[in-house]
Amino acid sequence: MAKLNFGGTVENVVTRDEFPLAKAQGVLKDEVVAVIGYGVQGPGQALNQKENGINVIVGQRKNSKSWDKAVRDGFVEGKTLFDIETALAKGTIICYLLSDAAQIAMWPTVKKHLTPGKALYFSHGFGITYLDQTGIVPPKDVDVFLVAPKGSGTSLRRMFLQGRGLNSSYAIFQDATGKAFDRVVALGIAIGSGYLFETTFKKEVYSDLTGERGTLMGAIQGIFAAQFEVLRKNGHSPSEAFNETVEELTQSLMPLVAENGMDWMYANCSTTAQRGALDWWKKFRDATLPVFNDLYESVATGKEAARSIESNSKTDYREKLEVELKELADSEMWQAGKTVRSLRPENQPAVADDVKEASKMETTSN
Ligand SMILES: NC(=O)C1=CN([C@@H]2O[C@H](COP(=O)(O)OP(=O)(O)OC[C@H]3O[C@@H](n4cnc5c(N)ncnc54)[C@H](O)[C@@H]3O)[C@@H](O)[C@H]2O)C=CC1
Ligand SMILES: CC(=O)[C@](C)(O)C(=O)O
Ligand SMILES: [Mg+2]
Ligand SMILES: [Mg+2]
Repeated sequence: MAKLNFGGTVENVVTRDEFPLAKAQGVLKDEVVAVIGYGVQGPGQALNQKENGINVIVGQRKNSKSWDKAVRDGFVEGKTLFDIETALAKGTIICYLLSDAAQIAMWPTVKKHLTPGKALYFSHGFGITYLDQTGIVPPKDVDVFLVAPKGSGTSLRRMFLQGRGLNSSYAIFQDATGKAFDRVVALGIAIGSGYLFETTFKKEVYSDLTGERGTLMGAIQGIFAAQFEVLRKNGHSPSEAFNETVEELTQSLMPLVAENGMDWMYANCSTTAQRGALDWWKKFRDATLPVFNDLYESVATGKEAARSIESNSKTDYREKLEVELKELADSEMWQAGKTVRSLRPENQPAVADDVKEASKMETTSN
């Protein structure tokens, strides 16, 4: 466990130096890790563990798209791929990676198979924290913990294949065996986390629900839409409005923020831009602070959890989500974005070498 200073506060983190993969493999060598659910997190976590030498099996509803995807990914029916209940019986660590709403319906089946000494693993603090709404109360004689990747399961897998890692938080809710810390950190390393920072189930879910409704997904779409609308209303073309709202951010400026922070990005822009941004960022902070306070209050009182459970427990929840996602995709802003993305050089059809050669000759002869 390393102690690092995060802006003046010292926190516990676990890096691959303190807990190398070999140690994680040793901790998990006698375990059967059953990944229940093969949606977004399931594939990333199961495949990364498999390639890290962990004895991992997948439990998924048969005759489903996710089942077919698990087969395509190399999991073999009857060997490493089972229906949910069979996987629950075989698993010594149950990774509960169904959707948060589905975890409620499946809980009575899962609970039956949580025999003494097993472990129940989540990637979100949702089910345990909002137990008054989910009914998820584990037996006292099992370990209960979480590893929450701070990003999409798709990115977890891509970054693993690139030899990189997505950061994750970890928390222990119940340590019945005395092995919960080693088990949870070993799993965090095995799924491909870059480093692990400590949290609690409640802190994880409150911050995660806030983040995904805020800067990570909800608020960012909101400010994109607002700026695009103002530019278009004042006569700017869709391509100019989209470039100035999204494309420049994702292609040029956000990578600079990721590289070395916001001040670094500012310092690599014009002094005209720096003056303006330093004048305006506090106005945007002040305008959005009340919204973020309302958001956090809605998360902390369980209203956001209730909304998610109510809508995502309906049989047609995916169709309903897809209708709203299509509205986003069909909006002028994201339609303009589709064309802008197609113009990126890497998306251009390969220009034939002889055409390139010809244009080069023209240039040199001019
Ligand atoms: N999506 C992500 O990248 C992240 C997800 N998480 C957490 O990981 C867990 C899994 O999330 P996702 O992979 O996004 O879940 P998901 O929404 O993709 O669903 C996972 C699986 O549950 C199955 N499922 C849905 N309803 C079902 C039902 N009624 N009965 C049986 N199976 C059902 C789906 O077929 C799918 O295979 C959740 O707790 C989530 O909060 C954490 C970090 C990021
Ligand atoms: C990808 C992630 O971290 C989210 C946004 O919290 C989620 O998918 O729930
Ligand atoms: Mg998240
Ligand atoms: Mg989330």
